[in-house]
Amino acid sequence: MAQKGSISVNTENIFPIIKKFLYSDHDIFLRELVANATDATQKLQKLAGIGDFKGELGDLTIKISVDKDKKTLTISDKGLGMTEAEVMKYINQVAFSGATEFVEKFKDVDTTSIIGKFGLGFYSAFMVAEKVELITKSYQDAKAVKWTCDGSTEFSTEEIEKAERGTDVVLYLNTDSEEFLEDHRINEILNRYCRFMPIPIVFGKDAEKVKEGEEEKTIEKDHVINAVQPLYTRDPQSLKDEDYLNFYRELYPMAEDPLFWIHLKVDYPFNLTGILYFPKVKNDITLHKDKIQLYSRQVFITDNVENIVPEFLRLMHGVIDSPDIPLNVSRSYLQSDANVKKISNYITRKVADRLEELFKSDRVLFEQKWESIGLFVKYGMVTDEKFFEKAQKFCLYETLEGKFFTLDEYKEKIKDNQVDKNGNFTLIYTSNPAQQDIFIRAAKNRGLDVLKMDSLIDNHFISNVEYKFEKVRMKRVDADTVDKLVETDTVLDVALTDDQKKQVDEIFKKATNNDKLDLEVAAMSGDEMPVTIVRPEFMRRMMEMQELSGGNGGMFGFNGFGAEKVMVNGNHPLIQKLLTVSEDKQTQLARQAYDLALLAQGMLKGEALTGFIHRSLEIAE
Ligand SMILES: Nc1ncnc2c1ncn2[C@@H]1O[C@H](COP(=O)(O)OP(=O)(O)OP(=O)(O)O)[C@@H](O)[C@H]1O
Repeated sequence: MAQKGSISVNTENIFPIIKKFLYSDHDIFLRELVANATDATQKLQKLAGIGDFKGELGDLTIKISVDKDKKTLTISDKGLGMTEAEVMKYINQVAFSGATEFVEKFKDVDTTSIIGKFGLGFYSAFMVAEKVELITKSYQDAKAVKWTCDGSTEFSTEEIEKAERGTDVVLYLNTDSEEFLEDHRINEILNRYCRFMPIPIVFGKDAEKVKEGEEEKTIEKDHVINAVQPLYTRDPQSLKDEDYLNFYRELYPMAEDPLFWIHLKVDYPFNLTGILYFPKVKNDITLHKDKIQLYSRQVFITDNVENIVPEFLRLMHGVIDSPDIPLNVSRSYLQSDANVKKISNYITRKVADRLEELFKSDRVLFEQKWESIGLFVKYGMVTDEKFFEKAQKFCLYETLEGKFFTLDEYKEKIKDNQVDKNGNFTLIYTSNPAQQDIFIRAAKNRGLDVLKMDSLIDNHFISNVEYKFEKVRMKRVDADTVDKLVETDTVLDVALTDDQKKQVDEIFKKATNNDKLDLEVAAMSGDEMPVTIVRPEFMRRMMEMQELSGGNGGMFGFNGFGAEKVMVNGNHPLIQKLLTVSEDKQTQLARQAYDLALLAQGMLKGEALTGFIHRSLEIAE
């Protein structure tokens, strides 16, 4: 029975609103329509499964086609179709109420903040079409029906002939949307949103060479867009390493192979599947960030998983699929959603368990990969309390010799030499082995062990270690003179009287032309440098924190190099000699000794460096 009517609307002109509404993301109309086609096909499969549909299922492929002359784009499925009554109900009422609700709910919201911009459904077709026809034939014994709507609130239906069961949605594209007649655009959208949908989708043709006897012929085959059973939906028991690697290469064609992966599968209390990969992480963390793709029932939603996956795991790559993540809410809401919290905790736990398992089962391999793994682990320990608890068991500390220890193992190693007078384990580290070489050698000569802490995250990690573990102190190798790196009660004597110390202080201030020089004439061993520039740990960290937060150290009055202190070795022969030579010679020697200390810290630059070179030549003559 042919019908005309108007869709009952509260808001008169919903279509213009819809059209304008998702302006930035028109592409999703195709995802919505293909998802509807997929649903309709799966519903039919289910009906067949329980015996309610007894006919032939036949080829269930969803076909997308373009007619450039008529300017139409058609999505055809062989799903369960609709009777006329169902069209009235599902298209005019259900779909419409969905669209109205959507617009109502989000009219004041910035749409970019809505994950996946889900929920507009069938009516998203009107974002790109001036007229939509839906031609459908139900699997039940009923006439086929054509529903037409031109983007106003008026629609019409009529009975028509349709040979096959299923639904064709024909979009008459508006002039602004003719880009969707281009094959590459359609391919691009299908590849992005539909590559893992569970029913085969074809668009366009592929040329394939086949042998027929002696002859080679080229035949055209339908181009299938999707893998209907993507790897993450399959049983992990049936998969080999090569399968996981191939899946990764498909997802990230340009990336190096990952280090290892975790296959996630959980049905209760929420549903989630996926594979997360640990990529090889080089120092530039941002390059690796936000590559995880989020799906809902194999439909791509977004690759921005902020607030769903814990911050530090956003370095991982891979796919997560969960129908239980609320998609049409704003991001700030996500944070407080109970399901999302559970999901996030679950992922954290799984990652920690997997790392622990690797650590226990193959420590050698774990150590080999520590450069990359370490970044995740430390990032995780710094930002996530729960992860910290688990990760301390397998977090490794690497010595300069390339040996790896857990904290407990390391404490055992240094317990004789590096426990200070207050019972604190002093962990000495270098953030730049080449630049701090002279300090490292001095430490080693004293039998001290030096850790390598030169990754991006180490600054934060170091503070975290001290904060979380009692009786553990971290000191950079240039934080003090070597005798004082581990604080003891032993006091060395200085060979100078107080007066002489004062004199030395004045000589240096004069030689460096700097009244404010922070200088201490200290008791050090005779075999240490005459002058050493140290950077006290606390002040240096404060300054680094300020730098990180964009300040220039102003409030502490630091210069470009940071908080430093000049330690003059009162027991060094050169310093003692200073007091016995002429004033000119004093200035020359003091300046030279000071510049050597600057040089050892990589701080001698520009004019000062040139001056030093000239002076060295003079002394040599
Ligand atoms: N290709 C199709 N074949 C059969 N029924 C369909 C088809 N497309 C839409 N429908 C019917 O129309 C209804 C409304 O579709 P619409 O896309 O607006 O919402 P939805 O699919 O229910 O939800 P969502 O907002 O998640 O897309 C569907 O629930 C379905 O019953």
